Amino acid sequence: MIELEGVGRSFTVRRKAGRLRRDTHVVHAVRDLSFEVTAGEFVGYLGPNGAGKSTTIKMLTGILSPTTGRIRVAGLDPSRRRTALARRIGVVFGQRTMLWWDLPLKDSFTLIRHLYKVDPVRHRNRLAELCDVLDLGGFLDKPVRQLSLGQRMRGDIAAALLHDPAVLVLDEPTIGLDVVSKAAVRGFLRRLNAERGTTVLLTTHDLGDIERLCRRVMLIDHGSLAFDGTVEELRATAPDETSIEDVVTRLYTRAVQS
Ligand SMILES: Nc1ncnc2c1ncn2[C@@H]1O[C@H](COP(=O)(O)OP(=O)(O)OP(=O)(O)O)[C@@H](O)[C@H]1O
Repeated sequence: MIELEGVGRSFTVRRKAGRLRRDTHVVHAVRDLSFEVTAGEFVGYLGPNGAGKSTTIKMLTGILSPTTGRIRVAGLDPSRRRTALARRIGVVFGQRTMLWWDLPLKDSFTLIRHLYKVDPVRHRNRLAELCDVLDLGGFLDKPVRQLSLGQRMRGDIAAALLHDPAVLVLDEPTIGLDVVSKAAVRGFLRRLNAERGTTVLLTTHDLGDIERLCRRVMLIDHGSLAFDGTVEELRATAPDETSIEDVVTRLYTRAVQS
């Protein structure tokens, strides 16, 4: 479902090098990254700040094109087939909303139906299902700006899934949520993957998300893959550590030192 082969992405940045002088400097955000995610997998994508996670996600969704290498998502080249890919992929950015701020939540859903040209009956059924499992009924008529973070996040997740995508990419979907809201979002994602077979790639700094949801974990650091395996294999990298936080801290520290 997701394939990356030797993918790199660099940015040329101009910076001040004196009172008038500027020099250019190349940042290698992602370098020689290769991995595959097969249909139905639930994969955690971890890495310290600045490791290259968001850059990877932007390339997977076609927002950025890679400088080198080849990417396929649902069989499509994301940067060249962005419109076709939009029908197969759902994306949630925890720190941003794709909903219309001043409109009632339900109006955002109607706009999304038109954007994706979803058949009205299919849309109605899917929306009813999502409202039920994500418990959206109580605030469908509220403008998005009046929603709490937990309500807004559930709205964003529903919006990403209204067109029933085969792949869901989530960038920190539980950031800032209280324990009850986190549990609701996690429970929903687990069922989505188990019951509908939706492939999920989850970026998070919350290791509770990883432990509770992901069978496989990839860890990126300095733009390269530093670990790819199961959660058990991740724990086995530091068997004397008791918590997953300590295991991951060790891996991050090792990656920084190497
Ligand atoms: N548009 C850009 N121009 C220049 N440098 C960039 C740009 N986007 C990202 N970078 C750099 O690329 C590197 C990777 O950034 P990226 O946002 O992918 O990291 P991240 O793993 O998502 O970090 P975080 O966990 O803090 O969100 C960083 O050094 C960042 O400063």
